[in-house]
Amino acid sequence: MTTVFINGLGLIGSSLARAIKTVDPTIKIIAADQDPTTLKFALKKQIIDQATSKLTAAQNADFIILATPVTIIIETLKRLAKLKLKPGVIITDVGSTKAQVMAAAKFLPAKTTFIGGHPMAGSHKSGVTAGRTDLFENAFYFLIAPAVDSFQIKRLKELLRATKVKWLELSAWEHDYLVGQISHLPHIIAAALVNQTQHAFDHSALGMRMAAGGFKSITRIASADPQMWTAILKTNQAVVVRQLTDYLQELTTIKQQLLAADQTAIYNFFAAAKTSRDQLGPEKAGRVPDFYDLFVNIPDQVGAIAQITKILAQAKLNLVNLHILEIREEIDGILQLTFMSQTDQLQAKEVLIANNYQVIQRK
Ligand SMILES: NC(=O)c1ccc[n+]([C@@H]2O[C@H](COP(=O)([O-])OP(=O)(O)OC[C@H]3O[C@@H](n4cnc5c(N)ncnc54)[C@H](O)[C@@H]3O)[C@@H](O)[C@H]2O)c1
Ligand SMILES: O=C(O)C(=O)C[C@]1(C(=O)O)C=C[C@@H](O)C=C1
Repeated sequence: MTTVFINGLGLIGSSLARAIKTVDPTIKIIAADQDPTTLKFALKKQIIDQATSKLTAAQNADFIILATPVTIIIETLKRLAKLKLKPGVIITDVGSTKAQVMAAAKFLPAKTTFIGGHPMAGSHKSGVTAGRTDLFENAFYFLIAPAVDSFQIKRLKELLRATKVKWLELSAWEHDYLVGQISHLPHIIAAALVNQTQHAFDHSALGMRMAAGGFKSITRIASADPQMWTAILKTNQAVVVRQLTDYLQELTTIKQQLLAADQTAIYNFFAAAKTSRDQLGPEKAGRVPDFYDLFVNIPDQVGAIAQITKILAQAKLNLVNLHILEIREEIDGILQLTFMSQTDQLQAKEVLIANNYQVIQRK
């Protein structure tokens, strides 16, 4: 029997677990996570077969998948290096940066194989409840496997077959440069724009809430998990600093053109971007999975959130994510509820309105 050990069962770890069970339900999945409710949820939903708090449970595994924030992946590799692992075991990770991960993997015991991995798909939602089998469909899945036997690479691809990804091998440095520009820098830009907009509207009653499609499309990823992004930037610092410098130069240039009212230069700025962006084509690969949100006004009272989750549980509606937005003293807050399907979203809306809540649906 094949045994898979997963450390970190959030969005990515649990999506891989779901995909592995689709390929072969008899594969035994043991998972560790610092959050006990994550493990409880995964056991209940049969995403995994066994939960553990001990890394030593990895010792009997045929595959070890590391799916925590990238700084924790690096620490875990150092701890795995001190364990007696099963000969022939394949260890892989899903971290968003690769050079420091590959360096830490050099100390793993002999007779183990490390293949660095990074599915180039995901979401701004996090946690086990947001995981899904089809999260990676048609997306690129980067592998860093210098001098790894092709048979071992084939074994890993076979295990993750149900993800339906497009595999691409490259070096750790190529990888970090590539994703620095197309993923890490955009996350900084989105967060900076949201922060600057928030400051700009500090004294305005309207402001950001009035934003339409433009602001929302460029800033969706500013909702991503800050812990994950702090870890990513820590491990790709030098690359991203260079790319950020180039980006700032681009902004300085357009600012000067604006100041000079140089219509031709401004036109060329937008025209060049349009030509490049149009070549990206429809967002089939690496698309953003659909999630369905509701926004509920909640009073500033103890137990107000528990009341809502109780109503949803009684209606047997599963929440993917729950976020508290704008709770300020003596002012009603807004609760963002996220559902996996439109059916759940509409049922939740109905049941909450029936319970006298004000509900806004944005999709
Ligand atoms: N979210 C994305 O879009 C995306 C896409 C590709 C790769 N990644 C990478 O995948 C990894 C996981 O990201 P995610 O989106 O699944 O995040 P997540 O927050 O959904 O999941 C991380 C999980 O790790 C657990 N965890 C944190 N510290 C731990 C520790 N010390 N020991 C055990 N468990 C611990 C958390 O409880 C959580 O369940 C990160 O390295 C990230 O860079 C993320
Ligand atoms: O779609 C999103 O929300 C993502 O941010 C996914 C995204 C990205 O495209 O930047 C984020 C980090 C990962 O390492 C890979 C993919």
